[in-house]
Amino acid sequence: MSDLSNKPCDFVLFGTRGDLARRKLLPALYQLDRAGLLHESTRIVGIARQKLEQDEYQVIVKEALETFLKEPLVEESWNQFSERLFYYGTDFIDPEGYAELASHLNADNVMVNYFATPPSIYGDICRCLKHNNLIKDDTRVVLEKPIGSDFNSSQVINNQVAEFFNENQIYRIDHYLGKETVQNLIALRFANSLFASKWDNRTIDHVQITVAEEVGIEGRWGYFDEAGQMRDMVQNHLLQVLSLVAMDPPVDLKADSIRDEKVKVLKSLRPINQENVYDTTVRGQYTGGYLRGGQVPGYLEEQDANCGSGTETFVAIRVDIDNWRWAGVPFYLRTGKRMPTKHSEIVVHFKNPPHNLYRENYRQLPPNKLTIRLQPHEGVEIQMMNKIPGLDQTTRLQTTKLDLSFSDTFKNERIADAYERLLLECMMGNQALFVRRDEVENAWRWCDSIINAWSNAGEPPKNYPAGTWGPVASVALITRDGRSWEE
Ligand SMILES: NC(=O)C1=CN([C@@H]2O[C@H](COP(=O)(O)OP(=O)(O)OC[C@H]3O[C@@H](n4cnc5c(N)ncnc54)[C@H](OP(=O)(O)O)[C@@H]3O)[C@@H](O)[C@H]2O)C=CC1
Ligand SMILES: O=C1O[C@H](COP(=O)(O)O)[C@@H](O)[C@H](O)[C@H]1O
Repeated sequence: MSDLSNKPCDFVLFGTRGDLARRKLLPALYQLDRAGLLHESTRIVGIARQKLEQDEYQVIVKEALETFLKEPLVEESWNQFSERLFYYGTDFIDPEGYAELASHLNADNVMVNYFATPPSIYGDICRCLKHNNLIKDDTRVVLEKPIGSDFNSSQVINNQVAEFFNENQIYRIDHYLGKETVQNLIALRFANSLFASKWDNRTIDHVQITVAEEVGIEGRWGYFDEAGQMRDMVQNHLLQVLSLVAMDPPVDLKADSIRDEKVKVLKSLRPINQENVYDTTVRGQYTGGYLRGGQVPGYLEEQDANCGSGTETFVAIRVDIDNWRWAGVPFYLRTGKRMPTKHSEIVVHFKNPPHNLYRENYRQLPPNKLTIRLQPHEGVEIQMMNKIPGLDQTTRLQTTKLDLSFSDTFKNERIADAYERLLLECMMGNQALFVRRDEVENAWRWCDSIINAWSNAGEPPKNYPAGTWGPVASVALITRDGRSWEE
């Protein structure tokens, strides 16, 4: 562990009563404490609008843990965790409201401010912290996604925060970077010589990245209808995963070395605009359908829905990366809500061998495929051809799989939630799993061009019934290149 890791923190959780804090952040902090990963003097200071007594806050946190932990709350661990909890009530945008916050903090601790609030008030919170002399050189700020809704609005938010914090104090969350299998991508690529020399257009035919969600809008209509799947998932999670798959080897594992390489990929994405948007993208919206045997409503019938909405809940894109390594290798991205199952994976399709020795019996050999299963059933799988044992004169071949399932291979290891990893990293002061400002901006620039092309075209999204893999047009997107989606 680095020196920073040993420093105690005051983890100040703005929006502690909100959905994200209750569902993800407080359970993650509890798990870190249980695992002995929080410094003994680290404290958690929850902030929200209401005035609450400390014991009332403890009841609220306990209730959140009981509701959202995936396993029963352990009383002994709770007792230890609850000792770390403090509460402070104020309106976040009232500078005078922070007057007594300092008395809840330990001047020797590193202050980590987590903004689980609407991004529109990030700047105000920073200003209030400054007004109350609460920002020191080692103070950190953690920003939740989305950082804006386009390049310009992201600039506004980033500028507001940058007035008070340097880039090395800013931790922009993309929770996909905290997922065990996403981190394993780096290990898989750079700790195995097997892939190092095979990771380019000489050997790879194309790559598919699918993030299929079973959930719909889950009561978040107000937010989602403004965002759509492009801003909610592609601009951040899918482009982050794509960057890690496509980047060149970083010189080391330091935060900026990795982020420099990711930015180069984002800068190399071929622009999609009015001229090529129809050939390279499909946007869809779910209608009513069936999932797991039950009927589910369409997007326009969801709670709080505006029945005229043209927001997309599904996106498929053919992405071309215009650089030396990936020229001629398309990356097909696909993500949608209300798909048949929650299922995220990266599939790397290798080219066929240059010459088919088995052509008399096998007109075409199935290609080798490397599948990295992000969730669920995390693991890595390689599809290859093998001879079926036997004395036949004709060699019979069969597609077989080398299957490394994380839960079977690492039986005694618990797969931590992404937020546990990310909260730990920001308390340790390691920015490698956080998104740098230029990554956010380059991702927005590329997405803005697609969103503008869609908006200029003025076409509604194509329908797909809930419980299916998206609109028929998304199949056409890939089949016209002579390829097909993994299913
Ligand atoms: N929920 C999720 O799964 C995800 C959320 N995010 C992002 O995380 C952030 C928080 O989301 P979420 O938890 O869902 O939002 P919520 O609306 O559930 O929570 C936001 C919290 O901030 C508080 N708040 C807002 N303004 C003020 C203010 N002026 N003074 C004091 N308190 C204030 C709210 O208090 P009050 O209740 O009193 O209004 C509320 O408790 C957002 O940026 C969101 O986009 C990102 C990924 C996933
Ligand atoms: O950030 C978000 O991610 C979730 C999907 O996350 P996962 O870890 O369950 O794959 C998505 O449902 C949500 O709309 C989005 O805001």
